[in-house]
Amino acid sequence: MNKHWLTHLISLSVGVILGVQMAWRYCPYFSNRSLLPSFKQNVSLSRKILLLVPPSESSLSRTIQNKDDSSQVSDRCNVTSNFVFLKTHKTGSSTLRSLTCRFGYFRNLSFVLGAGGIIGHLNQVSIKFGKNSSNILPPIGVPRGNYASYKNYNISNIHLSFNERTLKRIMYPAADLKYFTILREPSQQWLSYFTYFKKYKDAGLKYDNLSETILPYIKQLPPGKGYFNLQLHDLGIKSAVIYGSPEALNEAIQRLDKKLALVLITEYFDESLLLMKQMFCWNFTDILYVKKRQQPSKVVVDKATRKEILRHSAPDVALYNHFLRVFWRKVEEYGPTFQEDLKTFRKLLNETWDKCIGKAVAEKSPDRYFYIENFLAANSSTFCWALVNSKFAMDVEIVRRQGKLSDKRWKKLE
Ligand SMILES: Nc1ncnc2c1ncn2[C@@H]1O[C@H](COP(=O)(O)OS(=O)(=O)O)[C@@H](OP(=O)(O)O)[C@H]1O
Repeated sequence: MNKHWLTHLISLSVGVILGVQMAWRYCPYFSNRSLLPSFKQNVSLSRKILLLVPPSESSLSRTIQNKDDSSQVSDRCNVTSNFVFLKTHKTGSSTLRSLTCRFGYFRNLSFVLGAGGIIGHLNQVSIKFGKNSSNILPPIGVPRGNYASYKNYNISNIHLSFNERTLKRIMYPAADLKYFTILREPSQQWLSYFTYFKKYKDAGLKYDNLSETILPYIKQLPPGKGYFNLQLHDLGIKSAVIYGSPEALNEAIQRLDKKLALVLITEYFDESLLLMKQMFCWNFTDILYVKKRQQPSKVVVDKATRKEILRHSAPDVALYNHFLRVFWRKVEEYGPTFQEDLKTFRKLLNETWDKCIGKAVAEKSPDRYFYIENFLAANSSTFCWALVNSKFAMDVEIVRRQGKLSDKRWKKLE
């Protein structure tokens, strides 16, 4: 080949590469993710763009160059679009759930959702479905009652009893289907549960002086009573194992370790999301969040009370400590840009807050409990609408597109 031809060939290849990169960055057909931050359509328009067919794995799990985030340089990876988020109680799980809902909502993915109850939450119920019955909603595009087609769900992110066999049967059989969860320091998790769900009332205690009355109350509780170790319960570990031998508990934790691709830690929420972003090949926009279910005031306890809560929570402490070690190992493995990425992410979070949030007030939720509800700023984008997800607005849409057209209880939320 002479020199002239070689020069021609090189300029042609450079042209093709540049062309593909331009198409990737600017053409929505190639990448809907680059559109998200500038979404300016209103909600009714977003309803119209919903496809009625679950997307195939190949159209979702493609190799991309993560170039839409300026801080991210040519990271070649496969986007994770099929996952099971094992929702734990009072760990920041609603915040995490909301961002996974947003991810699936904009990509027309199908969610495992309860057919009864409010916005598809299954209250720690096992999924049941046979030839002629089911307690979950169909995936997108499948008529209700066509039980044989209740499969190929992309996302599960509700409270459910972790039964891997059932989940395997209904989830899209993606090779990279990921399981993940979130854990919180057990004394904080317990306090949040005890106060938010008003469990102190069952104990005959009053909210006003809980700081002093919790200690004598829990001191006299026998093991297994008092809503301790719920994080293990939420991950499907039976009481016999939780309160059995340390060896059996340790084995259960090791099994979870093998199953779970990632365990986020509430105390390091932003750091955890960076790990998730990297592992799932998501971008910064995908992990933006607004805090959910934050109680307007917190009950503060002294050292002795905290110690007693932790004594009752010994199995959850073992679980938490194990995954906290795993978390720090993963932070080390992330690479040298971790701190810089964290700074970038927090800056984006602040900017997004300013753009999307109009006001925040503490109010009673439709399900009777009390937490801070954020409301959408005027004239904000569809992206903001999904991010703020005020009064479950996006959840309602997700449930609606999976065939639940009317239900008195959640209609009240609209
Ligand atoms: N991003 C982030 N970082 C740290 N903490 C957070 C975050 N998001 C939510 N929260 C706190 O998590 C508590 C709510 O947990 P859940 O959403 O899991 O509650 S629920 O089980 O769905 O009702 C609740 O804790 P308490 O306020 O102590 O009750 C929230 O304040």
